[in-house]
Amino acid sequence: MRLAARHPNIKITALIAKGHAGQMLAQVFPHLSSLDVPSLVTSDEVDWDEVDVAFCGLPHGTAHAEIAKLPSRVKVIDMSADFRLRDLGTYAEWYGGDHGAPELLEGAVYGLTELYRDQIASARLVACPGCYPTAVLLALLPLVKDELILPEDIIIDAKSGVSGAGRSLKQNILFSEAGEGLSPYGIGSHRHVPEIEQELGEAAGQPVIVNFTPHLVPMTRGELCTSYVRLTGKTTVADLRAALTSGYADSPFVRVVEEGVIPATQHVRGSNYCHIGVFADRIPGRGIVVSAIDNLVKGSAGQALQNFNLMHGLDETTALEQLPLFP
Ligand SMILES: NC(=O)C1=CN([C@@H]2O[C@H](COP(=O)(O)OP(=O)(O)OC[C@H]3O[C@@H](n4cnc5c(N)ncnc54)[C@H](OP(=O)(O)O)[C@@H]3O)[C@@H](O)[C@H]2O)C=CC1
Ligand SMILES: CC(=O)N[C@@H](CCC(=O)OP(=O)(O)O)C(=O)O
Repeated sequence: MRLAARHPNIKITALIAKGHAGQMLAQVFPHLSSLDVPSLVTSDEVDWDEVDVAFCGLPHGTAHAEIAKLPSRVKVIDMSADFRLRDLGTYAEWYGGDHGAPELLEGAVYGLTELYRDQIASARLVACPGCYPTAVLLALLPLVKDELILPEDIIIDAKSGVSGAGRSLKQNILFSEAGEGLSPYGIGSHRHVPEIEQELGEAAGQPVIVNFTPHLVPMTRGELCTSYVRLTGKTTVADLRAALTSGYADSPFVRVVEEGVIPATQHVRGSNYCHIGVFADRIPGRGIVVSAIDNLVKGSAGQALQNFNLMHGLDETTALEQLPLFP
């Protein structure tokens, strides 16, 4: 809402909720009280004739059934995981249960903007990537595609702020439990692994297996992924940097930081930017790629808006021009 409110081509015609239905937006999110928008309603109360595009931010496993009910002329930008995995068996394995709208899966486009611009532009349903896959894939895809790193030897150490877990009550994100510690979770089994492997595998033209461990960090926003890679043949770290720089030459939100600069979540906070840094390891033949995003912007809502822009022939930076909030 914060981003969409400043978009010249977006008019909010309906706001759908579940537990908060019946309330005004300003009651649920007081920081948005200056916006003149309709009150929250349930999906049954919406006049869909008034809607051209639905941004869907439902929990995984509930989005597919809700999206299946929408009129087919309504374009959908989904931020859940329900349409990200192209293989139904993989979806069932990682998310449990059958998919509620397999008929829509085939036409869904994976919404990593920088990778699928053309397909997103003409899609009806865009499945925005998870926050970790966004940061990891932006850092590694050009390297895998150009065969600069070995696809079977990738170790990803990832860290996220607590807002990545959403706003509902969960014990592990209570202030007193998350506040002064750092802990891994989903070790060896996080549900973003198949998403990362799906897209890296496409780029490599062969199955890819990654080691991925996320950590919960006591900060509100931000995500940092440190990827340890093995270089192929005579590849150097300078080659990695060159591939990333040229690969993102036309991507306004992906910045390969200057040599010597260390990417940090506070350098992208509140913005749609992804910062990527490339470093040599003292172990010969290995490199380290660090990527930073704001999980709530490039990691979800910002990327959703970037995709909206592409789907409507607009400059992809529209309403996303704000610089990071630092410090
Ligand atoms: N947080 C993050 O960094 C990222 C989140 N995502 C994804 O975005 C989606 C939303 O995440 P987030 O905002 O963090 O999650 P929250 O848990 O904070 O919010 C989920 C929202 O969904 C609403 N909701 C739940 N069920 C229904 C329903 N049946 N009909 C209508 N509304 C419903 C709830 O409304 P109410 O409050 O009224 O009950 C709630 O506002 C998820 O799929 C998440 O995985 C993606 C990338 C990053
Ligand atoms: C800290 C935290 O809990 N993060 C979430 C990732 C949130 C996200 O961006 O991805 P999805 O859209 O797939 O939910 C998690 O690890 O499940």
